[in-house]
Amino acid sequence: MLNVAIVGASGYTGLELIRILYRHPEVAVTCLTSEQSAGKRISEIFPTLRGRCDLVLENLEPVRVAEKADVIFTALPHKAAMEVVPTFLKLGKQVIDLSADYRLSDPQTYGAWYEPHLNPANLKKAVYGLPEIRRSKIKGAKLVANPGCYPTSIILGLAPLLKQGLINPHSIIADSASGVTGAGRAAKVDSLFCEVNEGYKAYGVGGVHRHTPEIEQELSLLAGEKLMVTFTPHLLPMDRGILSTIYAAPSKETTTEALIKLYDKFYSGEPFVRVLPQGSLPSTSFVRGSNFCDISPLIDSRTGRIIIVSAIDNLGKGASGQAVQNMNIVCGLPETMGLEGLALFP
Ligand SMILES: NC(=O)C1=CN([C@@H]2O[C@H](COP(=O)(O)OP(=O)(O)OC[C@H]3O[C@@H](n4cnc5c(N)ncnc54)[C@H](OP(=O)(O)O)[C@@H]3O)[C@@H](O)[C@H]2O)C=CC1
Ligand SMILES: CC(=O)N[C@@H](CCC(=O)OP(=O)(O)O)C(=O)O
Repeated sequence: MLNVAIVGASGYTGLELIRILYRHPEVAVTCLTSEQSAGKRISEIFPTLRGRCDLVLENLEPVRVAEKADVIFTALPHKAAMEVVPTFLKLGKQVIDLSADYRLSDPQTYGAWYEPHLNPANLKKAVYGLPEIRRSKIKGAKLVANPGCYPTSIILGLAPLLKQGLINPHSIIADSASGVTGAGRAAKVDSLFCEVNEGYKAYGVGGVHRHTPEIEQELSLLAGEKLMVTFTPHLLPMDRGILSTIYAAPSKETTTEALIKLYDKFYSGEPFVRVLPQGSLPSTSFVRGSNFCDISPLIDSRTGRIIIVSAIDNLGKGASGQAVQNMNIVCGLPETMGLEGLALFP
């Protein structure tokens, strides 16, 4: 049995981790932390947990947290994560970090898009935790940098094409739309009901969203050359889910049938990627509450462009589901343990 701590348990990804881990047969959740609600029961913050998980939230004291856990999920805002992760690692704990702090391998790039990195030494230890492209490295990792939600949907959507050199890597455009839980649970005007309800808007337009360097880092590795993407995030008036529509120019003529065949082969054996049959398209509603990424590649027969549509739950494959998948890999457990059936029984 693994003793697991969730640091930042009173946030949305924290709640989703609790929801998943309480069904996990090899996990005991032993410690939950919160900044503002320490001393309260988690079930006071999230009444859905009443009678299922009534642990008292603790202050984030890294040494005390580490005493109670073998594996620690850090579900904190960026910067707050890298303030505590070094202590967890020093104490020999396995860390799955859901924040952006260890995703960019180059501290200068992190500094340019976020702020100066506080812990560049541990960047070398971190493995980017997208199992479908990095499984063997994740196996031995002490620190897993769980990918961002938008990057997960875009990288999985493009990996087969870039690996096979089937698109011009400099032609990629990705439009992604997210539910509002993607912005976290902390109160902000932009997340208020009246600000988001019945509206649909783009934000971070013009290459300024902080997921851009993360997407470019991983796609460049897949392509074997440095590339840039045009990435535009959008906010959807719904609570959870991400749909990405991605466009690229093919490097040679192809068909929708051939693309589906390629994706089927690339993702064969992958438990959480579903390549949809021709004529079907992904929807956030089909992956809601699950760890699935649904993908449809196709050809726009008029322009010849390739279009890939992918859907995930931002709190599932985009965060906590993927984090548990990574924990399973790191700890030598069956990769799907605790994650199967989530969509059917949310
Ligand atoms: N939401 C999503 O869809 C995704 C989120 N992520 C990333 O995962 C991380 C967590 O996200 P999310 O759950 O949405 O965020 P929330 O804002 O919902 O929750 C953040 C949690 O961290 C705690 N916290 C905040 N600041 C501090 C601090 N300085 N010290 C200690 N604890 C602190 C909060 O406590 P309190 O409640 O008391 O304020 C809360 O428990 C973030 O880095 C986010 O970017 C990654 C992929 C998707
Ligand atoms: C809808 C929304 O606001 N989404 C967030 C990204 C989601 C996320 O949590 O990103 P990180 O894991 O990299 O922090 C945003 O655009 O900043």
